[in-house]
Amino acid sequence: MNILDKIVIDKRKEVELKKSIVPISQLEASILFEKTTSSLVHKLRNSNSGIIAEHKRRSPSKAVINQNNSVFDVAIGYENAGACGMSVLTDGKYFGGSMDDLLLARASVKLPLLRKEFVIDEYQILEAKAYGADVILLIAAILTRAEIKALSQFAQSLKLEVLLEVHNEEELQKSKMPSLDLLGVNNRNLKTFTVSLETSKTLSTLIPNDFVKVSESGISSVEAIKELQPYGFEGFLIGENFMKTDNPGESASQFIKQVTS
Ligand SMILES: O=P(O)(O)OC[C@@H](O)[C@@H](O)c1c[nH]c2ccccc12
Repeated sequence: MNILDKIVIDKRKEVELKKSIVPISQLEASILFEKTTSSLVHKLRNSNSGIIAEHKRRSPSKAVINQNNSVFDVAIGYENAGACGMSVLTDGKYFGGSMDDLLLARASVKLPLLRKEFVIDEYQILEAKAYGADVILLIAAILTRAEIKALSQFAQSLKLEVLLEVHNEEELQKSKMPSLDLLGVNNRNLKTFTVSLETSKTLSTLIPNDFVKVSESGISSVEAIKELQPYGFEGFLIGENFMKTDNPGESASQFIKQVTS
Protein backbone atom coordinates (compact mmCIF):
# COMPACT_ATOMS: atom_id res chain seq x y z
CA MET A 1 0.00 0.00 0.00
CA ASN A 2 1.41 3.42 -0.89
CA ILE A 3 1.23 6.51 1.34
CA LEU A 4 -1.68 7.99 -0.57
CA ASP A 5 -3.78 4.85 0.02
CA LYS A 6 -2.95 5.05 3.74
CA ILE A 7 -3.87 8.73 3.93
CA VAL A 8 -7.23 8.09 2.25
CA ILE A 9 -8.09 5.21 4.59
CA ASP A 10 -7.36 7.42 7.60
CA LYS A 11 -9.25 10.32 6.04
CA ARG A 12 -12.41 8.25 5.57
CA LYS A 13 -12.36 7.35 9.27
CA GLU A 14 -11.67 10.96 10.27
CA VAL A 15 -14.55 12.32 8.19
CA GLU A 16 -17.02 9.76 9.58
CA LEU A 17 -15.99 10.65 13.14
CA LYS A 18 -16.29 14.37 12.50
CA LYS A 19 -19.74 13.93 10.97
CA SER A 20 -20.92 12.23 14.12
CA ILE A 21 -19.68 15.09 16.29
CA VAL A 22 -20.22 18.25 14.25
CA PRO A 23 -23.40 18.10 12.17
CA ILE A 24 -23.64 19.89 8.84
CA SER A 25 -26.19 22.29 10.29
CA GLN A 26 -23.50 23.51 12.68
CA LEU A 27 -21.04 24.12 9.82
CA GLU A 28 -23.69 26.01 7.91
CA ALA A 29 -24.35 28.19 10.95
CA SER A 30 -20.73 29.45 10.99
CA ILE A 31 -20.39 33.21 10.49
CA LEU A 32 -17.79 32.55 7.81
CA PHE A 33 -20.27 30.46 5.84
CA GLU A 34 -21.93 33.71 4.76
CA LYS A 35 -18.69 35.45 3.81
CA THR A 36 -18.28 36.34 0.13
CA THR A 37 -15.39 34.30 -1.19
CA SER A 38 -12.51 35.91 -3.07
CA SER A 39 -11.25 34.62 -6.37
CA LEU A 40 -7.80 33.07 -6.70
CA VAL A 41 -8.34 32.87 -10.47
CA HIS A 42 -8.81 36.62 -10.61
CA LYS A 43 -5.72 37.26 -8.49
CA LEU A 44 -3.54 34.99 -10.59
CA ARG A 45 -4.76 36.41 -13.89
CA ASN A 46 -3.89 39.92 -12.70
CA SER A 47 -0.49 39.17 -11.22
CA ASN A 48 3.08 39.20 -12.51
CA SER A 49 4.31 36.65 -10.02
CA GLY A 50 1.50 34.10 -9.58
CA ILE A 51 2.85 32.85 -6.27
CA ILE A 52 0.56 30.79 -4.04
CA ALA A 53 2.48 30.43 -0.79
CA GLU A 54 1.84 27.45 1.46
CA HIS A 55 1.84 26.90 5.21
CA LYS A 56 3.31 23.45 5.79
CA ARG A 57 4.92 22.21 9.03
CA ARG A 58 5.91 18.76 7.87
CA SER A 59 5.05 16.18 5.25
CA PRO A 60 5.42 12.46 4.66
CA SER A 61 8.46 13.28 2.50
CA LYS A 62 10.05 15.66 5.03
CA ALA A 63 9.67 15.08 8.78
CA VAL A 64 10.39 18.63 9.91
CA ILE A 65 10.02 21.70 7.73
CA ASN A 66 9.01 24.31 10.28
CA GLN A 67 7.43 23.71 13.68
CA ASN A 68 8.11 27.17 15.08
CA ASN A 69 6.33 29.83 13.12
CA SER A 70 2.77 30.79 13.98
CA VAL A 71 0.23 30.60 11.16
CA PHE A 72 -0.66 34.17 11.98
CA ASP A 73 2.88 35.46 11.28
CA VAL A 74 3.29 33.33 8.19
CA ALA A 75 -0.05 34.45 6.72
CA ILE A 76 0.65 38.13 7.30
CA GLY A 77 4.16 37.69 5.94
CA TYR A 78 2.84 36.07 2.77
CA GLU A 79 0.22 38.75 2.28
CA ASN A 80 2.74 41.56 2.75
CA ALA A 81 5.10 39.78 0.36
CA GLY A 82 2.50 40.12 -2.40
CA ALA A 83 1.48 36.46 -2.73
CA CYS A 84 -1.70 35.91 -4.80
CA GLY A 85 -3.06 33.35 -2.40
CA MET A 86 -2.18 31.15 0.53
CA SER A 87 -2.48 27.39 0.82
CA VAL A 88 -3.10 25.99 4.29
CA LEU A 89 -2.53 22.31 5.00
CA THR A 90 -5.32 21.10 7.25
CA ASP A 91 -4.38 17.42 7.52
CA GLY A 92 -3.10 16.67 11.01
CA LYS A 93 -1.67 13.19 10.95
CA TYR A 94 0.64 13.47 7.94
CA PHE A 95 1.22 17.21 7.62
CA GLY A 96 0.82 18.57 11.15
CA GLY A 97 -1.90 21.00 10.08
CA SER A 98 -5.39 21.67 11.42
CA MET A 99 -8.68 23.41 10.77
CA ASP A 100 -7.58 25.95 13.36
CA ASP A 101 -4.68 26.84 11.09
CA LEU A 102 -7.17 27.68 8.36
CA LEU A 103 -9.29 29.70 10.76
CA LEU A 104 -6.28 31.67 12.03
CA ALA A 105 -5.07 32.34 8.51
CA ARG A 106 -8.58 33.57 7.66
CA ALA A 107 -8.62 35.85 10.67
CA SER A 108 -5.21 37.27 9.70
CA VAL A 109 -5.43 38.02 5.98
CA LYS A 110 -7.72 38.88 3.08
CA LEU A 111 -5.82 36.70 0.59
CA PRO A 112 -7.72 33.92 -1.19
CA LEU A 113 -7.16 30.81 0.93
CA LEU A 114 -6.86 27.28 -0.39
CA ARG A 115 -7.81 24.47 1.95
CA LYS A 116 -5.09 21.91 1.25
CA GLU A 117 -6.69 18.62 2.11
CA PHE A 118 -7.42 15.14 0.86
CA VAL A 119 -11.04 15.81 -0.04
CA ILE A 120 -13.18 12.71 -0.48
CA ASP A 121 -16.53 13.88 0.89
CA GLU A 122 -18.86 16.88 0.56
CA TYR A 123 -18.62 17.32 4.33
CA GLN A 124 -15.01 18.53 3.98
CA ILE A 125 -16.13 21.13 1.45
CA LEU A 126 -18.76 22.48 3.83
CA GLU A 127 -16.08 22.52 6.51
CA ALA A 128 -13.72 24.44 4.21
CA LYS A 129 -16.40 27.06 3.66
CA ALA A 130 -17.25 27.26 7.36
CA TYR A 131 -13.59 27.88 8.22
CA GLY A 132 -13.11 30.62 5.67
CA ALA A 133 -11.56 28.95 2.62
CA ASP A 134 -12.04 30.37 -0.89
CA VAL A 135 -10.66 27.47 -2.87
CA ILE A 136 -10.60 23.70 -2.40
CA LEU A 137 -8.20 21.11 -3.75
CA LEU A 138 -9.35 17.93 -5.44
CA ILE A 139 -6.71 15.28 -6.15
CA ALA A 140 -7.39 13.23 -9.28
CA ALA A 141 -5.25 10.33 -8.02
CA ILE A 142 -7.74 9.54 -5.24
CA LEU A 143 -11.06 10.29 -6.96
CA THR A 144 -13.12 8.83 -9.82
CA ARG A 145 -14.40 11.07 -12.60
CA ALA A 146 -17.90 10.89 -11.13
CA GLU A 147 -16.59 11.93 -7.71
CA ILE A 148 -14.61 14.82 -9.19
CA LYS A 149 -17.73 16.00 -10.96
CA ALA A 150 -20.00 15.77 -7.93
CA LEU A 151 -17.50 17.36 -5.52
CA SER A 152 -16.49 20.18 -7.87
CA GLN A 153 -20.09 21.07 -8.68
CA PHE A 154 -20.91 21.05 -5.00
CA ALA A 155 -17.97 23.37 -4.22
CA GLN A 156 -18.94 25.76 -6.99
CA SER A 157 -22.52 25.84 -5.72
CA LEU A 158 -21.03 27.23 -2.49
CA LYS A 159 -19.03 29.79 -4.53
CA LEU A 160 -15.74 28.09 -3.79
CA GLU A 161 -13.22 27.73 -6.59
CA VAL A 162 -11.81 24.33 -7.42
CA LEU A 163 -8.17 23.46 -8.01
CA LEU A 164 -7.91 20.01 -9.53
CA GLU A 165 -4.53 18.35 -9.16
CA VAL A 166 -3.11 15.84 -11.61
CA HIS A 167 0.19 14.08 -11.92
CA ASN A 168 -0.05 12.29 -15.27
CA GLU A 169 -1.90 12.27 -18.57
CA GLU A 170 -4.42 9.64 -17.56
CA GLU A 171 -5.48 11.67 -14.52
CA LEU A 172 -5.73 14.78 -16.67
CA GLN A 173 -7.85 13.17 -19.38
CA LYS A 174 -10.23 11.64 -16.85
CA SER A 175 -10.68 14.96 -15.01
CA LYS A 176 -11.27 17.62 -17.64
CA MET A 177 -14.71 19.12 -17.05
CA PRO A 178 -16.27 22.58 -16.88
CA SER A 179 -16.80 22.59 -13.12
CA LEU A 180 -13.08 23.17 -12.42
CA ASP A 181 -11.42 26.57 -12.18
CA LEU A 182 -7.73 25.82 -11.87
CA LEU A 183 -5.73 22.86 -13.09
CA GLY A 184 -2.64 22.03 -11.08
CA VAL A 185 0.17 19.76 -12.11
CA ASN A 186 1.91 18.26 -9.11
CA ASN A 187 5.60 17.90 -9.85
CA ARG A 188 5.84 15.55 -6.88
CA ASN A 189 4.55 12.03 -7.31
CA LEU A 190 2.53 11.55 -4.11
CA LYS A 191 3.12 7.79 -4.27
CA THR A 192 6.91 7.83 -4.62
CA PHE A 193 7.81 11.46 -3.67
CA THR A 194 10.05 11.92 -6.71
CA VAL A 195 9.97 15.51 -7.97
CA SER A 196 10.45 16.75 -11.53
CA LEU A 197 9.45 20.02 -13.18
CA GLU A 198 9.30 18.07 -16.44
CA THR A 199 5.90 16.78 -15.31
CA SER A 200 4.48 20.31 -15.54
CA LYS A 201 6.09 20.94 -18.92
CA THR A 202 4.89 17.69 -20.44
CA LEU A 203 1.30 18.03 -19.29
CA SER A 204 0.95 21.76 -19.98
CA THR A 205 0.12 21.36 -23.68
CA LEU A 206 -2.76 19.01 -22.82
CA ILE A 207 -4.48 21.47 -20.48
CA PRO A 208 -7.20 23.54 -22.20
CA ASN A 209 -6.75 27.30 -21.91
CA ASP A 210 -10.04 27.86 -20.07
CA PHE A 211 -8.32 26.63 -16.90
CA VAL A 212 -5.71 28.59 -15.01
CA LYS A 213 -2.60 26.41 -15.04
CA VAL A 214 -0.78 25.97 -11.76
CA SER A 215 2.54 24.21 -11.26
CA GLU A 216 2.85 22.66 -7.80
CA SER A 217 5.72 21.41 -5.64
CA GLY A 218 9.48 21.30 -5.81
CA ILE A 219 9.81 24.92 -6.95
CA SER A 220 12.85 26.37 -5.22
CA SER A 221 14.25 29.02 -7.52
CA VAL A 222 13.18 31.99 -9.57
CA GLU A 223 14.75 30.24 -12.57
CA ALA A 224 12.19 27.46 -12.19
CA ILE A 225 9.37 30.02 -12.52
CA LYS A 226 10.97 31.57 -15.60
CA GLU A 227 11.33 28.07 -17.04
CA LEU A 228 7.66 27.25 -16.46
CA GLN A 229 6.05 30.53 -17.55
CA PRO A 230 6.51 29.90 -21.31
CA TYR A 231 4.47 26.71 -20.88
CA GLY A 232 1.45 28.79 -19.90
CA PHE A 233 1.64 28.43 -16.12
CA GLU A 234 0.14 31.41 -14.30
CA GLY A 235 0.21 29.99 -10.78
CA PHE A 236 3.07 28.49 -8.76
CA LEU A 237 2.43 26.69 -5.50
CA ILE A 238 5.41 26.90 -3.19
CA GLY A 239 5.65 25.48 0.32
CA GLU A 240 8.93 24.09 1.56
CA ASN A 241 11.16 26.68 -0.08
CA PHE A 242 9.58 29.39 2.10
CA MET A 243 8.64 27.34 5.16
CA LYS A 244 12.11 25.89 5.69
CA THR A 245 13.44 29.36 6.52
CA ASP A 246 13.12 31.21 9.86
CA ASN A 247 10.96 33.87 8.26
CA PRO A 248 8.73 32.42 5.52
CA GLY A 249 7.09 35.79 4.79
CA GLU A 250 10.45 37.48 4.26
CA SER A 251 11.63 34.61 2.04
CA ALA A 252 8.45 34.90 -0.05
CA SER A 253 8.97 38.65 -0.28
CA GLN A 254 12.54 38.30 -1.62
CA PHE A 255 11.40 35.61 -4.04
CA ILE A 256 8.45 37.58 -5.40
CA LYS A 257 10.61 40.69 -5.84
CA GLN A 258 12.98 38.67 -7.99
CA VAL A 259 10.20 37.12 -10.05
CA THR A 260 8.67 40.50 -10.84
CA SER A 261 11.92 42.43 -11.39
O1 LIG B 1 6.60 22.17 -0.45
P1 LIG B 1 6.56 22.20 -1.94
O2 LIG B 1 7.46 21.17 -2.58
O3 LIG B 1 6.81 23.58 -2.49
O4 LIG B 1 5.06 21.79 -2.39
C1 LIG B 1 3.94 22.56 -2.04
C2 LIG B 1 2.65 21.83 -2.47
O5 LIG B 1 2.65 21.76 -3.87
C3 LIG B 1 2.56 20.45 -1.83
O6 LIG B 1 2.52 20.61 -0.46
C4 LIG B 1 1.35 19.64 -2.31
C5 LIG B 1 0.88 19.58 -3.58
N1 LIG B 1 -0.18 18.76 -3.65
C6 LIG B 1 -0.46 18.28 -2.44
C7 LIG B 1 -1.46 17.43 -2.00
C8 LIG B 1 -1.53 17.12 -0.68
C9 LIG B 1 -0.58 17.63 0.23
C10 LIG B 1 0.43 18.47 -0.19
C11 LIG B 1 0.51 18.81 -1.53
